[in-house]
Amino acid sequence: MFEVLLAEQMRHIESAAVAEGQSIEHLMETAGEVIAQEVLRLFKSCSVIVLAGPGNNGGDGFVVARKLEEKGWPVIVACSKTIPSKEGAAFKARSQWKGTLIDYQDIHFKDFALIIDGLFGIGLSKHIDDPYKTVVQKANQSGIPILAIDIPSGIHSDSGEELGYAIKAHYTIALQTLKPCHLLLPGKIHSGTTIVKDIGLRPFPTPTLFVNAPELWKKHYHKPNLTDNKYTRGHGVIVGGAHLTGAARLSMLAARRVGAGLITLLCPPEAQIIYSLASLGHLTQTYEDVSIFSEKLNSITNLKGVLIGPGSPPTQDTRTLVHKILKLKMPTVLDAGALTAFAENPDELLRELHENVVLTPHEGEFKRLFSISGNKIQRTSEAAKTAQCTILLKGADTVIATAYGPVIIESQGVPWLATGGTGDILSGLILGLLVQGLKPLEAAAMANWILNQCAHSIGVGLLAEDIPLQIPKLLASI
Ligand SMILES: NC(=O)C1=CN([C@@H]2O[C@H](COP(=O)(O)OP(=O)(O)OC[C@H]3O[C@@H](n4cnc5c(N)ncnc54)[C@H](O)[C@@H]3O)[C@@H](O)[C@H]2O)[C@@H](O)CC1
Ligand SMILES: [K+]
Repeated sequence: MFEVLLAEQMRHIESAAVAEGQSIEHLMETAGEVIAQEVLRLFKSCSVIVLAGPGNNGGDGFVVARKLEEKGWPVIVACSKTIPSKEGAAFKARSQWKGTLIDYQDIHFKDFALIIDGLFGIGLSKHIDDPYKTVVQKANQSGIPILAIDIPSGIHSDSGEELGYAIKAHYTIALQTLKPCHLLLPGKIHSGTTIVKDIGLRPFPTPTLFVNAPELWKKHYHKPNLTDNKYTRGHGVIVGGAHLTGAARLSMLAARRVGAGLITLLCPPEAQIIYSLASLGHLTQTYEDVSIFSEKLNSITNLKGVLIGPGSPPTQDTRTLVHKILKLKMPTVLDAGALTAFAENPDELLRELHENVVLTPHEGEFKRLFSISGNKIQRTSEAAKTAQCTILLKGADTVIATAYGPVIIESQGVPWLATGGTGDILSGLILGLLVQGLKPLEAAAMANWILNQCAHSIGVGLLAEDIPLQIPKLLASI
């Protein structure tokens, strides 16, 4: 249930089912049945218009229409007169529809209380034009609830991009698995509430895309036990700048709350007082000059990971510190200023990254380091391969990718996380989990999940400072 499948992978499992003796007609009948069941669950009996398109998504629409009519619902189907061609499952589904059939242009949307969108599914590959464009526009403007079959029509299944015009659904019933478009913007918004319904296909044998969920990483996270002490829980260093000290202080709180045994703030001497007073249970160390930074870092007992970037200025000194940290080859989080410091010459950073590093750029920071085009999954994956590390590309549709393959997409997306300091909390959480022994991918995914869950429970009005106190009850729930 955590796999997210590309259109090609969906076709693969469909073909495998056919090779095992199932027919497309049977799969379509199942799809129509599960969607009709969801309509019955979500809505009271009402007049329905089904928009049926030229392919199998349209075929599903005809089956849903038949199932709802059998339950006594008033249903009309709208489709193009010329299609589908006189073969295949979609044609069969259409010929089994004995109710009213009209052309798109003859729809009076005000006569209906529910629109079922079966125009296009995973087969849409190019921008939609008329008659589909106009019917999509009118459906969106009607204000009537829309339930999309599999994906909202007009959205590209693999990228979530809008191909000209796209249905804005209230509900989307995803068949068998989620597709990237249910998670990536703008498809995520167009999907409304997405519900996944099994249609009896076997899982894809080698999935590479996953939706973020505790099942992906919780076996790597160990709650403290009686034999633990602060050293076995891991010691992390956060490099704090002389100014903008709030950022590293937020990271420190998050790293400690998520369970790091010890956190030391390593900072220039003039800022030590600020960091010392930030809370009571962390340590501070100073480095007078970048030339003695490595010495100071090496003197820290049982050091298990380093975070640099929150509040760091994008300067030569920051670049020097990053180089010194990367030489240690230890678990490292690079965020904010530690990324922007390399904007002029990204290669200087990229060639030194290694498998224990997590980068946490937002789109702007990402573009300063990588000139990669494509959808968010492609860009994050390619960047992770180029940099040979883990990359968490932030946003309402955060994507986390590794150099070795798996990609995790966040499903939650909490709007009120878009406020100052939440990124510092995230990088602190990742550090806190890395020093406890989680691998970069798992640490990044778990941290992002915690951040979103906390934000969700805090609600509108969230401040970054509110998040750390939410962490204990969340850890207890894992
Ligand atoms: N994969 C599976 O295992 C199953 C898929 N089913 C349904 O089948 C759908 C996929 O069906 P299809 O592959 O037939 O694809 P679609 O129904 O998404 O659409 C493809 C059809 O639209 C046409 N088309 C594509 N882009 C167009 C454009 N811009 N303007 C006009 N016409 C365009 C194509 O020529 C083709 O006729 C799924 O989304 C799902 O709803 C279900 O029937 C059950 C099983
Ligand atoms: K659809």
